Amino acid sequence: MTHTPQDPQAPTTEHGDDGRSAQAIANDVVARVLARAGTARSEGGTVHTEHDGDQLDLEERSALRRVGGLSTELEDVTEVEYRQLRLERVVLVGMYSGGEAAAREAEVSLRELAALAETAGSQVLDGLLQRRQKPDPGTYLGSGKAAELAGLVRAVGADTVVADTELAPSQRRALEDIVKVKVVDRTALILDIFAQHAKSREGKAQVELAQLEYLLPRLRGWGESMSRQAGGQVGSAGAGMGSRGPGETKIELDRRRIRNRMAKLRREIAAMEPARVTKRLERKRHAVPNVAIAGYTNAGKSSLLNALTDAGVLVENALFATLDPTVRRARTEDGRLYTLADTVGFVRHLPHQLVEAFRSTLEEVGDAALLLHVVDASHPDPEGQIAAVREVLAEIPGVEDVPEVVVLNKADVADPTVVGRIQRREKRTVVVSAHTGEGVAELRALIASELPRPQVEIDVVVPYSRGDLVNRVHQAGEIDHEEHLEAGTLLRGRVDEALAAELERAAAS
Ligand SMILES: Nc1nc2c(ncn2[C@@H]2O[C@H](COP(=O)(O)OP(=O)(O)OP(=O)(O)O)[C@@H](O)[C@H]2O)c(=O)[nH]1
Ligand SMILES: [Mg+2]
Repeated sequence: MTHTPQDPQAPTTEHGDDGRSAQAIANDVVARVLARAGTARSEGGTVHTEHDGDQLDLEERSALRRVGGLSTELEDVTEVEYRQLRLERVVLVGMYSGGEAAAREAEVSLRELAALAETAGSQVLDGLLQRRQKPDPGTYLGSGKAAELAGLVRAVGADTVVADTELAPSQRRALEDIVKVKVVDRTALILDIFAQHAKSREGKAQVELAQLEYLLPRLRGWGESMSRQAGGQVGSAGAGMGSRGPGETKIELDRRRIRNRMAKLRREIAAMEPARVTKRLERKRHAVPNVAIAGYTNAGKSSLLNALTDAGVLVENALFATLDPTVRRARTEDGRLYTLADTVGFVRHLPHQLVEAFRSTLEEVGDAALLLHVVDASHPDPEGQIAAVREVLAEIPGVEDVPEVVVLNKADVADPTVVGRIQRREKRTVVVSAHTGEGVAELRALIASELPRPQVEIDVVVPYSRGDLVNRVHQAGEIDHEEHLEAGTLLRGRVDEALAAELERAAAS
């Protein structure tokens, strides 16, 4: 690793032999990052296919986009301030240590942060990367770079700095003191997007719980200006009240209220779970296998679900377009029923509070008969995205037993050599384009071959009073022969064990 003498912390990219100063190179890096700032989302907005349907959700979403944070049960200033991040004009800042590869990775990450910021509704003005062995424990950036950042913020008229990391509460405050505008981190930004996008009651409760969990240890910081004011008043009264001024008491009060609210949310979420579990058990009882679609955000999961089922699920060139899992029924070519479940997108450094909050939702992946891991093969770092997704999946019980197929999507715009590279690395892949339909038939066939086939041979006459059972054989079984006899419906074929037992019982009665 080469440190240039002019500025040991400049984000150089180690092509220093062309005689340019480290600063020039640093500026170049900033420029390059910005030139591609928006490209974590692909260029050119959102393109829809006929499978995407009317996209009513999308219409609704753009109509609603800039009205955020209206619902607040707590009338508390600290919380309101937190919920409405109101990021308008932002400067991004990131860090890396090491050489060219690390610099590239940090750039990709900063570009993704830009896309996240845009998704949250803000305008990205500039980006800064610092090369530094380790973040400064006090101020995240080194003091020199922090001062430079303050200058940049003033120069471009930004009102917020977003750091591409999770800042310690004290780091955030210290950096804020230097740059003189609001500083937020990647975690807060992702939480904010989730809060904007959650639609179902359960999703909203899960996100609020995650936000409060994030907020709790940071309360001091968020309420600081207020408690300082209050503290000042106490100081001028000079009552010698020690460190426990009204500001402190206020924070304790806020903390208690937040804890109470969190407990209430946990109870609500727990109360909502049985309905989902019942539905899942119902599907299980009816032996309808589930295919889970998972993958990095913006990989094209919803588009693929639409291509496979014409479901008309929201597709948007934005991160975290889908938060509420959608389950659709589909049939294999030979008529077997299965469900396809679209899940929330994953992202590098998905806040652990969110993984926790969405755990119950994610656990459905562990129950799936097949996992379609959708990858945007046109992304600059698909392998990094695959790794980030697997990191989260590894935390879900049962996932290791679910067969996984890597679906390389966006083949219409992907570099074939990249596609080939991933194909050689991964055990099972299918190359598709949800847009052109390429590979979709192959994917359908693969799903059909992967889904468990019913094993138990049946040869039964089902009484006409049990039309429901005949229906279930149609849904989940394979029928070789069906005939209407006087005593009932003759069925020969194969079903799963549970249904076979029920059929036997019905036939005997
Ligand atoms: N060129 C190309 N673009 C695609 C393809 N599939 C999806 N896209 C685009 O990629 C963007 C994201 O698609 P979505 O289906 O919303 O992605 P997602 O994985 O559901 O994203 P989240 O719900 O945000 O996690 C949209 O702009 C799609 O039009 C494809 O095969 N080719
Ligand atoms: Mg989606």
